[in-house]
Amino acid sequence: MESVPAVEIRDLVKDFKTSFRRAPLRAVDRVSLVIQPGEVYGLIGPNGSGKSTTMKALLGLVAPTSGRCAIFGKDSLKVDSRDDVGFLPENPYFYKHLTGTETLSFYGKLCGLRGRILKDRVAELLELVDLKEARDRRIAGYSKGMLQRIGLAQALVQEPRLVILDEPTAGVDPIGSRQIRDLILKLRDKGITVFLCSHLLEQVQEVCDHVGIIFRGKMVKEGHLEDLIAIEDQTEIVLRDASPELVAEIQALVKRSGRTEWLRSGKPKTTLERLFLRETSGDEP
Ligand SMILES: Nc1ncnc2c1ncn2[C@@H]1O[C@H](COP(=O)(O)OP(=O)(O)OP(=O)(O)O)[C@@H](O)[C@H]1O
Repeated sequence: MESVPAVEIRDLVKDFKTSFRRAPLRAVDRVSLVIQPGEVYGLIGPNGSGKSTTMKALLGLVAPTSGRCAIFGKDSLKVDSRDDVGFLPENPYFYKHLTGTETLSFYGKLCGLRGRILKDRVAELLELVDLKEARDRRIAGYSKGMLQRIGLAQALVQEPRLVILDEPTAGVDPIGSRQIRDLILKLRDKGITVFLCSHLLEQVQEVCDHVGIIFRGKMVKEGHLEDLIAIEDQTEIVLRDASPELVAEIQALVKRSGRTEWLRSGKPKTTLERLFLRETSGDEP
């Protein structure tokens, strides 16, 4: 039996009214994507390309102009679609006077947790995001990386099956970014579906199974990461302990075939960064 997708976005269009223009601004233009349970999906695109708006429509925070979004089969416009979702917004806001423990307890209570269960969950999350040592410090003194990690812990408080992360590493240094990357991998190991958008293409390449490139509101490329970065007309052969004689022999065989060109030995792959730049360098349609 086919499982219900964790995320299903069909022909999503979102127009914003602007007082400066007669025509509304089309922030998202017929975007469709499906994320299966347990996948890590990365939505990438330049500033203003519609990533956050897509995520907000999925969360029911903005109403689509047309099209539909669903989470585990439940329409995003219905409140119960959010039962299984944790969200880390691009600029999370926290009460600065609360400590890490108090912050997570606050969000835990909002999700209906109480007593021992709440205490254990807060301790477990502080451990997961590596903030155990800083648990009694006020949020006001947290670094950007620590704030993003407490934000991630907040998103996980109700044990969601889907986590939506809008720029989880924005403003975080490379070490902090790596910690967040490792956390995303831990979530994947636990079978949690992750939908993230990021500008850190290398990180997206490291953690995501599927990638979508959005440009001026349109999905311009979408698919399995390995397929997207493979070069169609080339074949990679990886040998272990090949002697120079063997390599020369293979090279001679290739030459004799007449039709095949020996390009080089190595890894003929493009990078997600190059793919991203190619797909987003077009002129106004
Ligand atoms: N509430 C709004 N009212 C009017 N226009 C909006 C609103 N929210 C977003 N937009 C516009 O919609 C377009 C897409 O914005 P969005 O925030 O979705 O892009 P993004 O890809 O997330 O960008 P960034 O990477 O900078 O966060 C932009 O042109 C933005 O100015």
